[in-house]
Amino acid sequence: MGRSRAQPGGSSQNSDSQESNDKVIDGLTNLNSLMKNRRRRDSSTTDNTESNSKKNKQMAKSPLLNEENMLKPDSSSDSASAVDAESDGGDGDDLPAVTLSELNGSSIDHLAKDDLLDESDTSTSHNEKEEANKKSESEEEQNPKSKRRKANAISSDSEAGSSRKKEPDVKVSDFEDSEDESSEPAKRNKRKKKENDSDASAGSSSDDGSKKKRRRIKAVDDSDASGSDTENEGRNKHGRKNIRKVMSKNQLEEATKKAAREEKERIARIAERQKLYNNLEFDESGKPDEVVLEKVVLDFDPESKEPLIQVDRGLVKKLKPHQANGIKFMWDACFESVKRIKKDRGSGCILAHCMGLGKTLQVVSLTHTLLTHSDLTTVNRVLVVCPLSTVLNWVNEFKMWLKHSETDYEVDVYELSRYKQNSERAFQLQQWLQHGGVCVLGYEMFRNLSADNSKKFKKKMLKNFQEALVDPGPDLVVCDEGHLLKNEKTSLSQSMNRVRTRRRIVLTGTPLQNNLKEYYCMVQFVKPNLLGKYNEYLNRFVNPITNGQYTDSTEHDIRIMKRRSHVLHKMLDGAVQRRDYGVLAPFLPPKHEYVLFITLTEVQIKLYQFYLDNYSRR
Ligand SMILES: Nc1ncnc2c1ncn2[C@@H]1O[C@H](COP(=O)(O)OP(=O)(O)OP(=O)(O)O)[C@@H](O)[C@H]1O
Repeated sequence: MGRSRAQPGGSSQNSDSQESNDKVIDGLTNLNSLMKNRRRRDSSTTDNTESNSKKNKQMAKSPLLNEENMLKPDSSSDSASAVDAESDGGDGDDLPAVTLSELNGSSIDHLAKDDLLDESDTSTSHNEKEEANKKSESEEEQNPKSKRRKANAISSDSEAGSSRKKEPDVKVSDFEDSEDESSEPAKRNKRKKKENDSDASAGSSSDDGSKKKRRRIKAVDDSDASGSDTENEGRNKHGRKNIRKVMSKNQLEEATKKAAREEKERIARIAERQKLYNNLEFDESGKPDEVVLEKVVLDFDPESKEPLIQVDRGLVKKLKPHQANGIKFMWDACFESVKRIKKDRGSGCILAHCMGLGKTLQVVSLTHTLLTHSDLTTVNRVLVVCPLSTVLNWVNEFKMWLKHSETDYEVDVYELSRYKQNSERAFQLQQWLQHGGVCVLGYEMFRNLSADNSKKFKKKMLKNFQEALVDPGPDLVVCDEGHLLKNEKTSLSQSMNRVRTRRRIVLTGTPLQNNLKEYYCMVQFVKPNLLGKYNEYLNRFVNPITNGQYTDSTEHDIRIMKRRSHVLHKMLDGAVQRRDYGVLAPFLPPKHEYVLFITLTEVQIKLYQFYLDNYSRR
């Protein structure tokens, strides 16, 4: 018996990737699952109510469960957001400040006492201390258990003291940890801590030094708060916060408003042109025999409707409809029209097509078109920056596709990684600067050569590199695997941002793969200020979208999250083009599954019988 399978379409994969992409780009989590989670949580809360009520009787002063929830939830990402925001110089208090303000008075008292333990110790008079010590000693004599607890408490206090000294900055997350100890405080925790300690670490007691103290306490509280570990994990990692109100348009920085206005106007202009010349968009869903691309016009004369700039016909024959649309999209985003090229510095875009959809061919075609019409486009130099491992692939793709071009024009492709000496590289770049063409560079090499303060190069060489790569630099820059530019603070992002041209294309097969914050850096590179300052972005998008995705998000949170996702999506419509494998479906043969039944041969029957007789379970 055998089974053969042909899986050309991989449609399920398509839908999966689409789904996950959608989830991320829109920030829209599956609401059903959210509701289910919440219901599960609610029911578990009610299940636990009885046992909790017993506990509550014993712990009259323990904080309300929902207050704990508000304090605990800082998942790593959230605390990261707070830290990021702080380091960004302002809105760091966005999320947690409000959370802390939700504390009740007793909790704050407790926090203050706990976290400023050293100070309160020093401020207490010696007599008072002695009195307190005596009192506790007599209590201990009466109650040996409490003595043990006290011993633990002392050791952990001193640990805490030392760790506090090592970390002078008191973070919000530290407060949250402390809040977990609130009210019925230390005693319960320390009791639990002791229990946990016994099975928590495989290391020796001396290994459990002051550094690990906070983590242990957190673990204690997790297990303490409700029934199952998984629930606790969920609750700790996910928890809504009382975030600040989304700022209104008027509150935004001038630069942000300007960028949004310009983008809106640009999109309106493109739509207007689209109406004038209908043949600009290609149907991506039609069958291959229906979809015959004859020409891909990027710009035309509005009066005569004659094409001004169009892709080489030889290349057009090779393009799939989504690729033709991708080329048009990149043109619109970076150049818009011949008329606009003279007026402004242009802008950039993100081509977020899934892996293997042929982004390289799209860039090759666009580059060829720009260079062959350089009198109109003013583009002479195109720089492709990519991971070192794909440099040769880029060079080969340029050679392979440009063979099909019908235009009598040779595009020079410069590839620097084959030159080992900086002097040779400088010479090649000088050639490229003067004669134009395409230069393909690895990210690392770009970063090294474009550094303006490098002491490795002589003055003249440094100037050469600066002129070729930064200012005036290329007329168009393409960043392959652009999700590598996910952090504005990395030296790579900083050096890429120094390139003078605003005509920047980011290629990525995995947009928004990680989180909204990484997305910011890519968008900032291609459309500076469109998302505003980082603090604005946090307030307007990251915080509300994140807040609507927790298990305890309210209806209101979810509503806001959806709205903000929609706004973000719309805002980036003209700057990001996404395509998944679905665009190739019409070009792939239909999927067939065959199941073939084959009888065993005589030898196989004997072997099988032998197996059954001797080895299978009787
Ligand atoms: N229109 C086309 N017709 C035939 N082959 C194509 C076409 N477009 C691209 N290809 C081929 O498909 C393969 C994948 O293309 P390419 O490497 O450009 O994808 P990609 O989107 O850049 O993927 P990645 O995200 O991995 O870089 C290449 O071998 C390329 O030559």
